[in-house]
Amino acid sequence: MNTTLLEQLKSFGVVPVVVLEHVQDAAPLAKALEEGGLPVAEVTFRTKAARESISAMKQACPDMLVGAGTILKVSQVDEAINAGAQFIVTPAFDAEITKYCLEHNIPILPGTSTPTDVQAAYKLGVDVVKFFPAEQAGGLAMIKAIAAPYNMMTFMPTGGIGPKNMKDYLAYEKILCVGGSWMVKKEWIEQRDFAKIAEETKKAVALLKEVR
Ligand SMILES: O=C(O)C(=O)C[C@H](O)[C@H](O)COP(=O)(O)O
Repeated sequence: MNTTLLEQLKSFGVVPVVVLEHVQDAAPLAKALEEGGLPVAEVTFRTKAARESISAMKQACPDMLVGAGTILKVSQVDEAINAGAQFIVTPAFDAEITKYCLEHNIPILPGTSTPTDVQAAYKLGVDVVKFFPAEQAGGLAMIKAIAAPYNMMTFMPTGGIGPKNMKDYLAYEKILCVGGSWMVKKEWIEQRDFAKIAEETKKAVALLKEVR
C-alpha cells in the first residue's frame, strides 16, 4: 500500500465503520467525525446510499480520508472509486477483488481471519489486511499468533472493538489501526444526534492518545 495512506491510517489509529441509510446524513456525519478529531471513515456498501454518501462526505469534508467497506464484487470497486473512495476494504479475502485493486493501483485492505487468508493475501503482494471479525475470530491473541510467521504483515482488526479493548490492540506494533462502529452507532445516526457522534469520537481520540 502507498506510504501516504499507510501513514494516514496509522496516525488516525481508529477507522470509524459507517452504515448510512440516508444520503442526507453523510455530510453532517463527516463533519461530526472531523470535529471529533477523526477525519476518516469506512463507508460500508451494505446500503443503497453508500455510493452517494461517499461523494457527499468528500464534498462536505474534502480533506477527510474516505474508504469503502463491505465490497463484495469487483463492480463495486469502480462504483466506490468513482464516488471518491480512497481505499477499498473487503470483509472476506477475495482474490479477484484484491487482484483487480492491485492491478489498478487502488489501495485495498482485504479481509482475513485465518493464516490461510493471510497467506493468500501475502501471495498477491498485500502487506496490510483487515482482520475480521476480530474479537470473534480470536482477537489479539490470534493476530499475534498469525503475525509470528507473517511478520511482514500489518493488521486492521475490526469487529467487536470498542473503548474496552482498543488500547490493547493499538499497543501491539503489528496493528496499523483498528476499525469500529462504536462512535457512529446506528441509533445516533437515526436520531441525527451528530453532537453525540462528535463527543464519542473525541472520547475515542482521547483513549488513542493514551497508547499512541
Ligand atoms: O461491513 C463490513 O464490511 C464489515 O467488515 C463489518 C464491520 O467492519 C463491522 O461490522 C464493524 O464491527 P463493529 O465495530 O463490531 O460493529
